[in-house]
Amino acid sequence: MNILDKIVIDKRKEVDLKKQLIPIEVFENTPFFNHKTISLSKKLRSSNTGIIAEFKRKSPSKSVINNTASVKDVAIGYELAGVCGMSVLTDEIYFGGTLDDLITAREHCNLPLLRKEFIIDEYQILEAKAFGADAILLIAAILTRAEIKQFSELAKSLKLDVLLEVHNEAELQKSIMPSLDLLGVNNRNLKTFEVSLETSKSLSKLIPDDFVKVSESGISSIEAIKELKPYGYQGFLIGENFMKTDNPGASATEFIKSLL
Ligand SMILES: O=C(O)c1ccccc1NCC(=O)[C@H](O)[C@H](O)COP(=O)(O)O
Repeated sequence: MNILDKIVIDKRKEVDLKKQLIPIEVFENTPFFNHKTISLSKKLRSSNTGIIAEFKRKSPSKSVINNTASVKDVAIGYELAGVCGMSVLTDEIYFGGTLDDLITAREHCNLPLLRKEFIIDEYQILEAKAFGADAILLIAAILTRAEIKQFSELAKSLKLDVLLEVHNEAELQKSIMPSLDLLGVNNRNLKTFEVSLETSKSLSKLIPDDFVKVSESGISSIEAIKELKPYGYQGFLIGENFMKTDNPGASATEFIKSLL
């Protein structure tokens, strides 16, 4: 069994338990549920840097990355740095994240916020809205086409942007539909952890122009971004490269300065 299979099994248990404890009516009555969302795709279309900076404490591939940075400081720092959006990992078991991280980020910055989660149930999409997200991630490797359609249409009805993540041609072909806003190519194979920017390059030509193209994972240099831009990428999701430093916000500032 690979890591993605394990994550999905644990996620199913987690969501089933939460559904018994917190009915969706609770989400619909939270202060953030009706918040006016900020579109990540629009922000990326009008940006010349395209950085989506992630808050990531640990990961299955790298274990602990940053145990001390506070979400508040990082959200403020990323916004000051001029990033286009912030990705917040909310999975606790494998990434050390929480839904409170999302709320804290919402309270301290006006960036479009992506809930980075392994979404397998509509419940998590309502939860994302209630905790202040502007966009959700759907991972093609763990969903059927019917689920992608159902989940993305629900997200759109809540005015959330949808980033659909793929890692190969089959995942891309099964997923393309009008209810998606952004198409992300993950350079990391989530089953083996192997990382290669060639994945973004080779899949780029198969992504229709209607979607904002995002290259995700393993991006650690300005050169990588310069290499990817000619392939049509307007978004670059960066986690570890910023989070491994003592001051992720300052690190994002330096990165963006060198990019301009
Ligand atoms: O990062 C992992 O090890 C990982 C393992 C299994 C599933 C997902 C995983 N990462 C999620 C991500 O997509 C990344 O956090 C994101 O793209 C940023 O990547 P990086 O810049 O390489 O930290």
